[in-house]
Amino acid sequence: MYRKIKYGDQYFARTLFIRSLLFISFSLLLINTFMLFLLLSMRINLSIVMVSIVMLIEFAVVLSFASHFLQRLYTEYPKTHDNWLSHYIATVEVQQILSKLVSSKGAYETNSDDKGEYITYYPKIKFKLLHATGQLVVEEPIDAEKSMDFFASGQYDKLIETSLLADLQNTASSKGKIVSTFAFDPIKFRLQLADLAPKKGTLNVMRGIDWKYDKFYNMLIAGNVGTGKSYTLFSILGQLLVVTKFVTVFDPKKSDLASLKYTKALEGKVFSDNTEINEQVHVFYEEMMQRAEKMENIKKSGKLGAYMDFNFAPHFMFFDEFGAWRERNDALKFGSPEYDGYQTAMSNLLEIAMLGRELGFYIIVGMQRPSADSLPMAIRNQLNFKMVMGVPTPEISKMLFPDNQKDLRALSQDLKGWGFLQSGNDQVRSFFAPEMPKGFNLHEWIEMMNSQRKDKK
Ligand SMILES: Nc1ncnc2c1ncn2[C@@H]1O[C@H](COP(=O)(O)OP(=O)(O)OP(=O)(O)O)[C@@H](O)[C@H]1O
Repeated sequence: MYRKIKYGDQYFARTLFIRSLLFISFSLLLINTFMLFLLLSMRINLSIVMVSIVMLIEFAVVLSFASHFLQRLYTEYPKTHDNWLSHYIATVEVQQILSKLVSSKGAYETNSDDKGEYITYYPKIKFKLLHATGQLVVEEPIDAEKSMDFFASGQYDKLIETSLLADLQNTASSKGKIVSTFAFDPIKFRLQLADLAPKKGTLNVMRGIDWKYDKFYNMLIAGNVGTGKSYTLFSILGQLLVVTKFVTVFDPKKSDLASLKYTKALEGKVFSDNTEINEQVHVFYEEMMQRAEKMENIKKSGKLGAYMDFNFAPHFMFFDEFGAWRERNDALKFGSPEYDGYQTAMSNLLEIAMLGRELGFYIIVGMQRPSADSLPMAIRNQLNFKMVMGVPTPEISKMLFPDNQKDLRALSQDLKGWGFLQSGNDQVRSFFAPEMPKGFNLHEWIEMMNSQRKDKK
């Protein structure tokens, strides 16, 4: 059910708070008066001064406890509970903020006469909170009034995103109104490992957010130690194995990914040694060039299409700790065979990043800090699905999301595995990576996902 927003709603939470305190005071007064009459009727001798002092102390104690309790209830309860009361308080809060945003930006009309100022027009906004899905739906008027631009230009939606820490998911226009849907509670969109259902062309990140690798080719995932980068990478890797057997993993730091060479699914496809990585980048590149040739031959007959139209499978290069690999290679002796191998690998990588899309050869780069000296701009510009785990520093935010206007704030203090992402030029959105259950075993999971692939050869 939609609720309407009024001018007075901007004080709604405060009014409720004051009313609750008034109700408590009034109840106290009634109880005390009743008690007083009871005692008097029992003919107990009481001094008026004593009774007044006791009543005053009682009032002060109960009111200070009550205001503290109510304060906590309004600020903390909806965050940690999921029941009708928390939903009610959250609705009150949203109602207040939606109204405040209109008032503070002056998106209403007033007039004045000798009695003072009065409102002549207040926009007819309606909203509903869908607690089950964690969404907020707001109906905004496009009614030819002066404030219409405020809604039509998306300014109101932007303010909602900032003030409610919500993500705009979609906007639909119909006659006289815009209906915007926001995700206001990203944890509700979190997937469990068992929910992941990758398909050709689509890997899942969160409910409503997929990595469509054929469209937003090449991925970058950045994040500091301990923010959940590795776990997020695992969730992507497992899904890749459901759609293709052509996955090559590089882990120059020999962390958890390196141990995957002991799995059947990735036997002979995981590399940590510097020279091996450089050689394998070249192998990947050569395979891409062979496909380019095959596709050119097919296209000679006038056929059109991309790699999947000719039944080719996608190939993925999964490159974690890219920065560490570059640092190690940059320290090599200039002109040595190893250094030449590195130079070849770098130029191959650039070509893969640029040409791979049509041919179905993709790169997934994981690194802590994607600065220009760790990741050349020419490659970074070809990474179309960008994720950062945790709150990025302003510097990293500028590198990854140069056009972003949104305030990127922490999604949780206790939970790990959340961050921000951008698909192509879409809006930057907050997300929770798929949740790994307690006792998660990487090898077992990778084998299980691999066994789900149709062609297991
Ligand atoms: N998606 C998730 N599901 C469940 N727990 C998670 C998730 N992501 C992170 N965690 C928790 O946070 C911890 C750190 O995550 P992770 O190892 O992925 O961080 P990292 O950024 O890769 O750091 P490091 O470089 O030290 O590995 C994990 O051990 C795990 O307990």
